[in-house]
This record gives sequence, C-alpha cells and structure tokens, in this order.
Amino acid sequence: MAAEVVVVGSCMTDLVSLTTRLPRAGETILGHKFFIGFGGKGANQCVQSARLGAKTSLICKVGKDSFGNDYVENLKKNGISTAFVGQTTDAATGTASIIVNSEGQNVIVIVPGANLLLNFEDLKRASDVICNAKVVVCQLEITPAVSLEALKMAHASGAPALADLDPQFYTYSDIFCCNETEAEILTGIPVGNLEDAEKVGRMLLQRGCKLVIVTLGAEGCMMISAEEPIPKHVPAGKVRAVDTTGAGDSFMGALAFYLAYYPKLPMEEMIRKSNCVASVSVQASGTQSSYPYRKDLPQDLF
Ligand SMILES: Nc1ncnc2c1ncn2[C@@H]1O[C@H](COP(=O)(O)OP(=O)(O)OP(=O)(O)O)[C@@H](O)[C@H]1O
Ligand SMILES: [K+]
Repeated sequence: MAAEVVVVGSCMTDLVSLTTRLPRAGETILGHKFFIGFGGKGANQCVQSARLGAKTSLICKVGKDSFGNDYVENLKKNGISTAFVGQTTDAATGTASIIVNSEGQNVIVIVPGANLLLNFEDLKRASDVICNAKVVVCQLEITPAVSLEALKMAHASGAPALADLDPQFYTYSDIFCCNETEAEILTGIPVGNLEDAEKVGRMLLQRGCKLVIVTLGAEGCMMISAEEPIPKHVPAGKVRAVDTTGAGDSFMGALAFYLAYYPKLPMEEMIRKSNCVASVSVQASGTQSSYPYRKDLPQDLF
C-alpha cells in the first residue's frame, strides 16, 4: 500500500549530557544525567505525521550500527514504513552530541554521517513511493542535491534553509516553510515581528515560491501565497511552554498530515490546526518524546 506522506530526510541520534556548566577546551567535567533521544528533522516530521494517523514512509540512511538498528526499531514502533531506510557500513548513524548546562544553554556537535550518503540511487529505488505520495516533505539535513532531486520527482511540497540555496528549491516546492532564523539566512532580513515575516514572504514569492509559511514560535505563523498575496497571521494558542525543541518539525509533520488527508481544508485552517498540534509539543520536553498522538488531541482537530 502506498504511503500518503513520504519524508525524504535525516535521522540523528541525540546524545544528551546534562551538566552544571559547559566544559572549557581541554577540560573534563562531570555531568549528572545522560540520555539518548531520536531526532533529525526528517524523522521528527515523519513521526509527528504518523502519530496523527498518516500512512508514512521515511526515505533515509542510517549506519549499520547499534544506533542505526535502534532507530529502525523506533520508526517501526511509530508505524512508519522502513522499506526505504538504508543501512550502510560506510558511515556511522548521524549523531548530535549535546551538552546542556543548568541555565539551559547548550553546545552541540552534529556529525551527519550516514545522512550524507543517501543518494540518487536510493531515490530511484523509492521512486514509486515518492511519485505516488500525496505529500513529499524535504528538509536540508541531507545532501541538498538529493533533497532537490526528491522534490523534482514529486514536485509536491517542501520545507527546506541554507544561504545560497539553489533557486530551484523555491520553484519546485509547493509550500516553502521556514522559521525566523532560517528566514534571515535565506533573505538577509532579520525577523523580529510579523511585518518582517511579511517582507520575507514577499521576497520568497518573488523568488518563485507559490506559498510561504514563516513560523513565529509562540506567535504562530505568517502565510502568504502567490494566489493571495496579502499576508495572513495565523496565531497559536496561549500555552505554558516548557521546551520548544522540535516544535517546528511537529508543525511541519502535522501540516503534511492535513495536506494529505484533508486536502479540501483552506490552508489557513490547516495551519491553525498544525499550530495546535505543535503547541502541544512545547508543553513536554524533548523532541519526538513530546509529539502528541491523535488519541490525546482534541477530536475537533480531525
Ligand atoms: N511558545 C509557544 N506557544 C505555542 N505554540 C508554539 C510555541 N512555540 C512554538 N509553537 C508552535 O510551534 C511552531 C513552530 O515553532 P518555531 O517557530 O519556534 O519553530 P522552530 O524555530 O523551527 O522550532 P525548533 O527549532 O525549536 O524546533 C509555531 O508556529 C507554533 O505553532
Ligand atoms: K518539545
């Protein structure tokens, strides 16, 4: 059976150490807690979509190592098809080694590893799944040319950010979604308020985007489209945020779910519902561990 939501993207194992302070160069310090989490934007988005009830497939690459094996198990537990999850002996599973001090400041080392070995051959093998998907979601934590090729195969929907991004990313994405930081990297416009986001939106429309969404944290999102070039603010509900890590991926995974299963809903309504899902994720700690399941959400979201 074909997957409705196909994500082409990254898997990362988060290795998190909690310490009172960050170590200096050459220094060894003691931490008080360690945990392993499942992350990577591609997998995060796919997991959120699956937890809302989407039939999903993740196209990615992990290492033939214990982190890779555990990641495949994690995807299966979330009901995601792993038919196109490759395991390679040529690189280790992608990792993010994270140290967080008691003030919540962090230092992070990302080693993409196997993620960068996902290649055109892998996409070709998965081409039936990509071409038959209702929604294809891409980010930029794998080789950009591979993301672009996936968008071309699908000509569906995307969520990428990089300075000097190949302009084809704009024209081959039906929906282009970025957060405030990514918006600045892409356009040079620092985003501090809604008007700045609107400027970004207009600039990205000029570059060929059809629909632009800029996520604004607690403020929700700004959307603007070529069809309706009047920017709209879609606010998020007021909640008590404890950890916003992964909120952007929760939003994107939810949006992919609504696009695939409720294609007739107005875009503004899909974004409003996706804001609701993401605002639940900020009320729990961690990334995938904070993503809500359909059964735990208000049923008027479905
Ligand atoms: N404090 C908050 N209260 C309610 N909703 C929030 C809050 N923070 C984030 N959200 C929801 O999550 C969405 C994405 O948030 P944000 O713009 O911070 O993404 P992001 O910067 O990519 O997140 P991250 O990098 O932490 O994963 C917002 O559009 C909103 O729907
Ligand atoms: K969270």
